[in-house]
Amino acid sequence: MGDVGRVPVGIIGASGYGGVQLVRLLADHPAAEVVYLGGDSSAGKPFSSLYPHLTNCTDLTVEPIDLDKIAAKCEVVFLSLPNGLACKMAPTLLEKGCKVLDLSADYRFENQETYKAWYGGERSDSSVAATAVYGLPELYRDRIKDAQLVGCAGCYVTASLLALAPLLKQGLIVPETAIIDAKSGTSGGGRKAEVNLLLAEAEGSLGAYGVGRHRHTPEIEQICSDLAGHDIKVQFTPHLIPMVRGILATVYATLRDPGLVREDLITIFSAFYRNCPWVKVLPAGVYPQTKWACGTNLCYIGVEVDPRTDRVIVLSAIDNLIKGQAGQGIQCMNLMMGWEETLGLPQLAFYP
Ligand SMILES: NC(=O)C1=CN([C@@H]2O[C@H](COP(=O)(O)OP(=O)(O)OC[C@H]3O[C@@H](n4cnc5c(N)ncnc54)[C@H](OP(=O)(O)O)[C@@H]3O)[C@@H](O)[C@H]2O)C=CC1
Ligand SMILES: CC(=O)N[C@@H](CCC(=O)OP(=O)(O)O)C(=O)O
Repeated sequence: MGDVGRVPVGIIGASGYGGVQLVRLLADHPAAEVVYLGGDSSAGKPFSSLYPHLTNCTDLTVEPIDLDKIAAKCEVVFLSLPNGLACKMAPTLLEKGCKVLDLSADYRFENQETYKAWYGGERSDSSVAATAVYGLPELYRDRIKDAQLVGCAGCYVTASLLALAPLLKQGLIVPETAIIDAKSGTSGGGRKAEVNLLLAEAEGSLGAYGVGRHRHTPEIEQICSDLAGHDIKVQFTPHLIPMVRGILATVYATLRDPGLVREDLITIFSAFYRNCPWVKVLPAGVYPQTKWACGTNLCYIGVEVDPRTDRVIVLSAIDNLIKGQAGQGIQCMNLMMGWEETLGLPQLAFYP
């Protein structure tokens, strides 16, 4: 068990980018204590041998996955694994009473057929999946509070949805006109070796991928449809940008009321996010930069209107590894545990 009063937490997939961010952030969390680290190829290694600069955060060794043991030790378990693994582990952990936060796509979809169509693989956990709550606190805070299983929102999806939500919820745009042009740093691809993520391949270059078919598209559409109240399709194009961390999503859509000016929309966005400590709506004429969010759980949003085209342009910047992944998970955990949503999460950027 953890310290008296501190909730014992486990992280499966501790060696990866999501896992290491969780270890680092939870070291400063006043109400949670990491008591278990799990993995596959890193099992048997002290975490400090994988990340020597985090020696002061934990003296734990990464262990092979033993779900009974994890459930006996931990009240909360984070799964930070490649897609298709959480769905094999979560049912046992939930049955044994753990609260589970999955950072992969396994528990993000309401319709399992959609998951299968985009991610493949056979699933035998449909009754468990039906209990999962979508982990984007700004939109589903009350449901997350009561959840035992949360499928945390994806990184591109978080940036895109926070830009679109006020517009869709209040019927301000023609939903089908929404176009999302998003750029991500290379850490979005995880820590595994991949040729396109090598410095020699990514540096000095900018390109799109997954054009017209990226698997974040159905996730964005699921939540946009929920907000709009009917099924809609959006256009989403991701790009790999030669930097390590950060996502900038630039979202375009046609306004229903061409009379709206940017000051109106900034007022509407500010009101929509007034109780959301991790969203900062910027003043008129200020547009976000990824480095402002880097190392923080913040999403910065800038809003503009082009009166020539009657389009609204919303820019949204996050750190993909924090608000897009580990920080979002901790924000959700805070809600599930009845703690302040801001507990243990960083607000100050690494840069400049
Ligand atoms: N990177 C990002 O920006 C974001 C990622 N995500 C999602 O979060 C999840 C984790 O991503 P990320 O941290 O980038 O991934 P990484 O590739 O960096 O890490 C993957 C982790 O999974 C572990 N793992 C792999 N196979 C197994 C297994 N069979 N049993 C136990 N552990 C296993 C690895 O452990 P070991 O080293 O021991 O083999 C490693 O710790 C993914 O689903 C990703 O889509 C979500 C939002 C943003
Ligand atoms: C640069 C890069 O490769 N990015 C990844 C981000 C995906 C990711 O990690 O997915 P989730 O947020 O859905 O978990 C990609 O495009 O697949």
